[in-house]
Amino acid sequence: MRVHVADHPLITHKLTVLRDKNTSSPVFRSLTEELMTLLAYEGTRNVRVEPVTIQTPVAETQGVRIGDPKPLIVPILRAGLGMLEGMVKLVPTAEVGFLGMARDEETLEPTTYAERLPDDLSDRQCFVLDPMLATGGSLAAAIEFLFQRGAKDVTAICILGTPEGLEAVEKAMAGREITIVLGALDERLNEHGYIVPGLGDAGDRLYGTV
Ligand SMILES: O=P(O)(O)OC[C@H]1O[C@H](OP(=O)(O)OP(=O)(O)O)[C@H](O)[C@@H]1O
Ligand SMILES: O=c1cc[nH]c(=O)[nH]1
Ligand SMILES: [Mg+2]
Repeated sequence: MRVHVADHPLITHKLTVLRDKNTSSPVFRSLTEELMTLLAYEGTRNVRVEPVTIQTPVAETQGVRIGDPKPLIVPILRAGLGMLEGMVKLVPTAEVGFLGMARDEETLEPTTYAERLPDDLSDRQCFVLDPMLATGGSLAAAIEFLFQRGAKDVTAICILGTPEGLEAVEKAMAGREITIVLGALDERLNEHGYIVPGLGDAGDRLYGTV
């Protein structure tokens, strides 16, 4: 499992405001989107491209373009939805699939309540978006879902992660290769399964406590 933790003052600056409990929901939403755009730069480092020849006003030259099959972006509802626009802005030709997952507050076990994904993911590059990698249960279940559909190339982009969560995901992957990009690796999980220092409940801060 490859793990990349972003190390950039602009990301740390935006994360600091995101973590602040006094940050309002509208600001939280726009910061989540901006952070996603910054993390997408690292997360798409290995996005598949194909060569293309174009004509500049001066000469013919070679470049690349994101071709087919299109990358598949998979936000994990709810909180991952807050990252979607930031990613789509950078990769506008990507397709978007959805996984709805909720963690039981007591057992911390995730359940999947919605799914809208292609049946065959064997030739797709998949980019899973979820701001929080806490116990790792939700991300591991989401990636397992993609593997069951044949995915072989999976990158997860998360805003915050924990050492415990990374370890759990690595164990669940059982040697299968994935990449995880994090905005920051936080200290630990608390006894309620929350990331410390973290930012609280990302879904609630984005969308309220429905
Ligand atoms: O690593 P884990 O311990 O599994 O926790 C992380 C999960 O918890 C949050 O979702 P939540 O279940 O709160 O759903 P929500 O996005 O609807 O708020 C978060 O967005 C992750 O999906
Ligand atoms: O700290 C946490 C842990 C799980 N989910 C969240 O939204 N926040
Ligand atoms: Mg939540």
